[in-house]
Amino acid sequence: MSTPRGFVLGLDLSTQQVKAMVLDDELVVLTEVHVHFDKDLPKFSTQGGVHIHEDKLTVTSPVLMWVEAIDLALERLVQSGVDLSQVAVLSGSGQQHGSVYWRQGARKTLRNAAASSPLHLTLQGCFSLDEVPVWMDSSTATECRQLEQALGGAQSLADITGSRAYERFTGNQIAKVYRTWPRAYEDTERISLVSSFAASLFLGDYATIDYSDGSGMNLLDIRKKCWTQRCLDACAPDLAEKLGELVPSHTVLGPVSSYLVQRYGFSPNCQVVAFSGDNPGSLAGMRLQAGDIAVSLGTSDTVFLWLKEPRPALEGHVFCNPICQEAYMALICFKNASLTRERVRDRCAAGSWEEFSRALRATPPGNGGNIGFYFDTMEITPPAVGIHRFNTDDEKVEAFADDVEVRALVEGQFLAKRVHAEGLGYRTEPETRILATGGASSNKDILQNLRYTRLGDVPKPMIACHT
Ligand SMILES: Nc1ncnc2c1ncn2[C@@H]1O[C@H](COP(=O)(O)OP(=O)(O)O)[C@@H](O)[C@H]1O
Ligand SMILES: O=C(CO)[C@@H](O)[C@H](O)COP(=O)(O)O
Repeated sequence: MSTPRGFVLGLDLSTQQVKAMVLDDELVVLTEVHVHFDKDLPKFSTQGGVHIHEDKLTVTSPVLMWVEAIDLALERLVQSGVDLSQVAVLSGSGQQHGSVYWRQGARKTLRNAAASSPLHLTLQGCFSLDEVPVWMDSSTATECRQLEQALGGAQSLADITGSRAYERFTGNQIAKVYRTWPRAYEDTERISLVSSFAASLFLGDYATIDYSDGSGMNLLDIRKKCWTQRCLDACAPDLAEKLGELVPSHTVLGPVSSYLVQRYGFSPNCQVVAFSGDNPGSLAGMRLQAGDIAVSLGTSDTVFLWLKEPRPALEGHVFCNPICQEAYMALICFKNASLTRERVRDRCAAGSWEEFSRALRATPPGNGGNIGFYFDTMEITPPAVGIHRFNTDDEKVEAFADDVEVRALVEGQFLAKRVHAEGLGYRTEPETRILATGGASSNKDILQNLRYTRLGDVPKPMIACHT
């Protein structure tokens, strides 16, 4: 058996795409491929990787689309010429909070997947739900109130799990699945997060949920690092058994599946490390240190930082830290982010990021006193909806000139990050680094506004960009 040379494969199963990257043993990127759900797998008819249902609250993705996308990403890696037999270790991340429901008997099928057939065909009958809830879903208000009530109130729930009940958090989603489709729930032998689901496809067996992504479920005791029985009981029966064990985020789960070895030429010695949520993954990948603040500008916008002591509040989240078991991470999430920027780009900047950037450069910081709040859909932080524009005299107006609209959107989004972060006690010091990641962080003119509307009152925090 040959020993692989030490390449590393990293994957991200996020809202709009799968990204895969191979690095050599000195962490030089050898190749990178993307599979964009809407463009590369049009038969699933997603928009932005999701299906928004008629009630405008329910948001799902087809689970087999994710399986097919991962196979396609691996095929593209092989086509790029990279030698997958040299990959010594692989790991990855997934959009947080989404859940996958494996039907009774699915484990056996997964373990025995034949290399002659792509995984999405083998796993066709393996899911008790074809369409699964993702982080954009906000249809579980009833379940949230029930969970908070069962735990003695929103703050009591937050004190244990790091967050009050949030609609997108997995425990509330599972409670809705149980209430709406009790037979499908009964027929489920394992519930995965998107991250542990993706890891399972590489492991050829059910992968365990890690502490950090598990913190986004309203079920895990973030201090004791175990499931909270009272939360499980309030959501659905036999839940502990369907969720399985929990592990630290850097746990080596075992070697890759024989499917991967035979179909793509992986070494049977290649090890799978637990996958985590995309934000915990960014904290690890950006090598965030205590005192740094990270801003992720992906489909969602998030602000997060390394935390020594958990102090859960009624706004924002505290997750277990993916790197250090004694530490935590604080996070605030904004739903109206890249997709809202794209909408305004299409209406006010001829559908071009260059034109969007030009509009930012053509307008002064502060936007001449014009300000706007753009919540196309119900926001997470704060829970608000609608477009609200105010002119220099603080009067509500219906519209702005195109360039003013572009700046009002970006400044409004960044000011909201600052206001809510400061509300939670985040402060910047002169040496604070603000690190940006996610798709929109490639846009320097957008990042420039992160500087103007910086998260504190220091003259020049350092802003670095990791895309
Ligand atoms: N030059 C750019 N300027 C602003 N936004 C951009 C630019 N390029 C890509 N984006 C945004 O990045 C988003 C995707 O970010 P990404 O982090 O890959 O998302 P996700 O991981 O959630 O799928 C797109 O929706 C797009 O709006
Ligand atoms: O809900 C959250 C964090 O709590 C989101 O940040 C999701 O994790 C989606 O991530 P992206 O696809 O936008 O990166």
